[in-house]
Amino acid sequence: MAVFTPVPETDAAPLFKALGLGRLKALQGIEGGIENTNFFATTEREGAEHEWVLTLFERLTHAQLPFYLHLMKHLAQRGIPVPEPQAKPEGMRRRPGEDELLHTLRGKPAAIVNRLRGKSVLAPAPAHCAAVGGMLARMHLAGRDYGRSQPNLRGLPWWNETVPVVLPHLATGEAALLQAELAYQNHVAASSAWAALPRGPVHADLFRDNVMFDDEAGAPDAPRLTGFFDFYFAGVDAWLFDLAVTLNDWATDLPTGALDLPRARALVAAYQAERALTQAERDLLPAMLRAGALRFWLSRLWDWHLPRQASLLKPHDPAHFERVLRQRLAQPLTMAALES
Ligand SMILES: Nc1ncnc2c1ncn2[C@@H]1O[C@H](COP(=O)(O)OP(=O)(O)OP(=O)(O)O)[C@@H](O)[C@H]1O
Ligand SMILES: N[C@@H](CCO)C(=O)O
Repeated sequence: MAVFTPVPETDAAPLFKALGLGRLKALQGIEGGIENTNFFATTEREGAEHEWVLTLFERLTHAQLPFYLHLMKHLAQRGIPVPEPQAKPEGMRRRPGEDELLHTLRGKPAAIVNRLRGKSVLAPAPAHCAAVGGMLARMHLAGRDYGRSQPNLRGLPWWNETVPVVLPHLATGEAALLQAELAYQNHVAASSAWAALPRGPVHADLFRDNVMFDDEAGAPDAPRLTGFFDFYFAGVDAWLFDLAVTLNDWATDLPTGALDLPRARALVAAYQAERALTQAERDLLPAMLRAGALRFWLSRLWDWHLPRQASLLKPHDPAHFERVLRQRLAQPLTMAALES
């Protein structure tokens, strides 16, 4: 379990009460996450039980967090199924720099959101990929009128900064690939096609474990997606980058890193049913699939070689995304292949 900051119930209960969420009955650390400290919480209000997720942010600051929290609220208000951050009531005292959706617990920035129903689907079928692709496009469109802006903090500037930090830990072949790919992505980012990509708030981490399905409620060929969550890598970036990150997880064969064409086709077709890709996006799909692989290879290398303290932390395997990158280089996925 990655509980970086333990929180006794006696510390959390006053916050739930102050937000009008009821009396705290249970608080349980959540296994699995590697970025933040998360707890499932149960409260009782007016005779009914309510389920929440309490997050303490370990790396993000009070200044960075309002972008994510207000984005979730904005999307929730437009019918996209995402957890909705709970606000302080009018008049509740705020610490300096605190936003109405952002709280402080054990000295850390904290948020409380509703717990989504359902489970993550870790072996998705094309029908799950279609549900994710369609909702991703709807989410991009719903974000167009979001008023706040913050760059993707794990974008190109972070890659340029972090590659030199991990290089001393790598074997020669890995180091050469990482440097070559970084050079290629800097070249792509200087192109007119890249400048023409439509942009907006993106999730940027929409992996299988950040989506919920209520499979029992849906028909086998129409699974019911109950939510996207973990928006704490979101930022304003190219919509195509988000689609590429999503494809690299949902439509990838995990043992080999190769793309699974039926799942990729289902995901992109459902995305395009909501929003057709522009010519620049169609042209840059192979490059953005490489960018998405580089992004997560690099963050995993960083977590692996420069780990932080946690009660019990299992860093993700960086070699998976090295394989994904090598596959995207060896077999670029073109729109022609997806639409044939
Ligand atoms: N709103 C929510 N509703 C239901 N379950 C949630 C919610 N938020 C988090 N969880 C559960 O908590 C687990 C860990 O959360 P999350 O993935 O956000 O961790 P993290 O450390 O912030 O991120 P990461 O996935 O980047 O490691 C999830 O896998 C999920 O089971
Ligand atoms: N989705 C990321 C973890 C951070 O959210 C990964 O698989 O490396």
